[in-house]
Amino acid sequence: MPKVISLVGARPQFVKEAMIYKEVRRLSAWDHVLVHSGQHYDASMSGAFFDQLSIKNPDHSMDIGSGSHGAMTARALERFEAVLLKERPNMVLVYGDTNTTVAGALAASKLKIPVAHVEAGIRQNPKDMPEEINRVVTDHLSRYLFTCSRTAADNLAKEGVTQGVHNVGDVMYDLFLMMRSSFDGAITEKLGLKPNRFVLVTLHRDFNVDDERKLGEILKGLSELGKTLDLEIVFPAHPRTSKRIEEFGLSGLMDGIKIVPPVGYFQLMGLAENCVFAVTDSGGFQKEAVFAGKRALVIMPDTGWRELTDCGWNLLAEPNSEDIVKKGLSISQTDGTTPPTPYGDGHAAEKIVLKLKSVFE
Ligand SMILES: CC(=O)N[C@H]1[C@@H](OP(=O)(O)OP(=O)(O)OC[C@H]2O[C@@H](n3ccc(=O)[nH]c3=O)[C@H](O)[C@@H]2O)O[C@H](CO)[C@@H](O)[C@@H]1O
Repeated sequence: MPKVISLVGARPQFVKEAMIYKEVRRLSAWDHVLVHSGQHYDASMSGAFFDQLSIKNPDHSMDIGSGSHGAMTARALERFEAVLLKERPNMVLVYGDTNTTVAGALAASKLKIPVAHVEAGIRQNPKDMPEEINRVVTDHLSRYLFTCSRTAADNLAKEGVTQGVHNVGDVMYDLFLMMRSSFDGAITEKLGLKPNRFVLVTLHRDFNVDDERKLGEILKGLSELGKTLDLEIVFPAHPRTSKRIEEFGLSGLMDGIKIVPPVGYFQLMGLAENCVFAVTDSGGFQKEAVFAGKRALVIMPDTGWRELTDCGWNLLAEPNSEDIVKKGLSISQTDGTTPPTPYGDGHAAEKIVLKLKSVFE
């Protein structure tokens, strides 16, 4: 049986792995060796996802932990190379755009092991953001590129990448449809919130949260927005963001903002289904909010998911309080349009696994 190594390390990758692994098992496709880089290590950022989504225990844990980009990527590169030399897989699967992704693609391609990239072709400004660098490098090292939408496939074509590109849809959409009946709506009341009376916020991008002035402006904008709309603001905060709020002494700006620890997949989706709208700088969650039928105010200069902003469903906002209040007011209006659904038919993971399985036949 062929052997495929699947490399994960950060929250959004656990979600994608869960769906791929379900299909690998269902289709008895290959010997699936799971490697966890350890980029995310807190129980709420890692273990909770493995438990909830029935992901197999990692066969190798590389414990790279946190650090500078160079240090993290270098640790992952060196340790993953050792795993590859030991396991000698027929292929390596990487997901998304994290430091784990790029290290995996680099280690494998240097050993001439074919790389398959799930969520290929996403492009956004600024071009020097860490995730964009990781995406471009990973795509150009990959032999199989699985895109979520036509836009992503077109982005690759503009860079001359057309071989091995398969536009299959989004595995996160598959997972959402499959798990929807299990979402934990009860968390809403457990957090003291009323359905349809709150805004759901997530923030973790370095360019938003590592800058004291910008983070302060965002919090000020959210607090004002909540008061203006008479809605609560609930904010499951990434550890990086909580650390910065404390370090910069910004807790005084949190009036009306309920900060809670990071929540698991079923809880975040339960909250998404019950919120009025979302505010986020997460690549994954700006889509998941839309899957749940909600609009998202995206605090970024640009987005890789332009299908959702080009049609006016999601809006981009600048990291300043006026723009957040202005765009937040606009997004709170329901205008009777239905959410866009550009991410496939719920069978992306099946298509990926069948395609790769056929390579080994
Ligand atoms: C460059 C990169 O890979 N970025 C990805 C990473 O960003 P993310 O912001 O999580 O990036 P890191 O993995 O570098 O973590 C940032 C900081 O968060 C703290 N920390 C992180 C993990 C943890 O379990 N505990 C903890 O305390 C550490 O202080 C760390 O330095 O994951 C996000 C999902 O969450 C993805 O959207 C980002 O694309």
